[in-house]
Amino acid sequence: MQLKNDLLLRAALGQPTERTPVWLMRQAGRILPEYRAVRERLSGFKELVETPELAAEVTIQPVDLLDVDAAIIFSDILVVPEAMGCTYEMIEKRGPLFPNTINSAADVEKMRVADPYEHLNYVLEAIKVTKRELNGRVPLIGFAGAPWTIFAYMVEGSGSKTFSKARKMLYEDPALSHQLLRKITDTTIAYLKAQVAAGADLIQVFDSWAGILPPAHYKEFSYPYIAEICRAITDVPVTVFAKGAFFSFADFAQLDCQVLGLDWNMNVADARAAVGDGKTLQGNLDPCALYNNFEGVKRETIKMLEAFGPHRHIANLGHGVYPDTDPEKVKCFIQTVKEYSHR
Ligand SMILES: Cc1c2[nH]c(c1CCC(=O)O)Cc1[nH]c(c(CCC(=O)O)c1C)Cc1[nH]c(c(CCC(=O)O)c1C)Cc1[nH]c(c(C)c1CCC(=O)O)C2
Repeated sequence: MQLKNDLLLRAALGQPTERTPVWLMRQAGRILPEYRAVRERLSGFKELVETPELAAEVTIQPVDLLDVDAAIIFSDILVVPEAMGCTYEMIEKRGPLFPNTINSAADVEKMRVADPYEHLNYVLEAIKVTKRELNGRVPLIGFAGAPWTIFAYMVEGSGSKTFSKARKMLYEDPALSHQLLRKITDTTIAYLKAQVAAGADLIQVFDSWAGILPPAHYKEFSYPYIAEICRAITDVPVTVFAKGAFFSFADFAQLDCQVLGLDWNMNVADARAAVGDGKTLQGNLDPCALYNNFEGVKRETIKMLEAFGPHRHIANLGHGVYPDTDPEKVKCFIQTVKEYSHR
């Protein structure tokens, strides 16, 4: 199927574009009243994630309502630990909770390398339904968490400011940590390949908890597994978004990926200098900039566009959009990118 709008893919590959493409991390979700309406009819978050027709519906909502240049499949990074045998609950207003965490060699032993067609088929179905319904309007982004971020949730058991239990395991038992990271990586590679086979046009890897590791641990326990994932995905562009990993940007230049995501703490010129011209950069407006008045949203968005320049940039926020953001401000961000970057 020929894409009618392929700006995202051309920008990812460093090809010329008429303007800068734009989408938002977490665009499918609570910012939209239309999402909350679907969600309220259901028993919970997981029912939405696990029902392909509904997941497809909320995936397409931001394309219809916000006019973004890409859709991202509605799912969660935590479907991977679940497929491996570590189930999660999504607690209303609090976030994820794993009733059974990974603490010992026996726990790691029990985790399986999941077959995506057996254990994650609902995501693959959601991708197929979404592709059919999008009918080529915009590319569809598939995703997974980076192995370190998934490890952090499996060991910690929930969100945390410090993830000190997960980080403690890296010191106490590095070999066991690598065993678990190995299983997560093997599961993730098979899962992402299956997403591409189902129709995903680009893959994004979220290392949301990159920034809590000391650089030496990042080099040992996160980077090599991300590098392996990048090498394994060959048919579509790959974006690596490692939040807080400014200390690793020189290494990221060596990754076999096309796009690097920047969070809002990153200086754009420094990132560009560290990675060179061979990669596209994505980001990085502070999500809080969207709490501004319309004038302020425009001003901050233009500043961001100026910082990146017109080539090899995909406009986005520096992390997911906050749930209480006014959708009209999100539209203002998107329209400003489209109008200002047009050439
Ligand atoms: C760390 C992480 C998670 N999930 C994800 C990450 C990586 C990105 C990041 O760093 O933000 C990724 C994710 N989660 C969700 C998407 C859907 C697609 C999209 O981006 O629009 C994506 C790409 C849906 C979701 N995932 C979740 C929601 C909210 C649940 C609801 O609808 O009630 C949505 C729409 C729940 C979730 N899922 C997770 C947490 C910590 C929470 C609770 C906090 C929160 O709500 O943001 C784990």
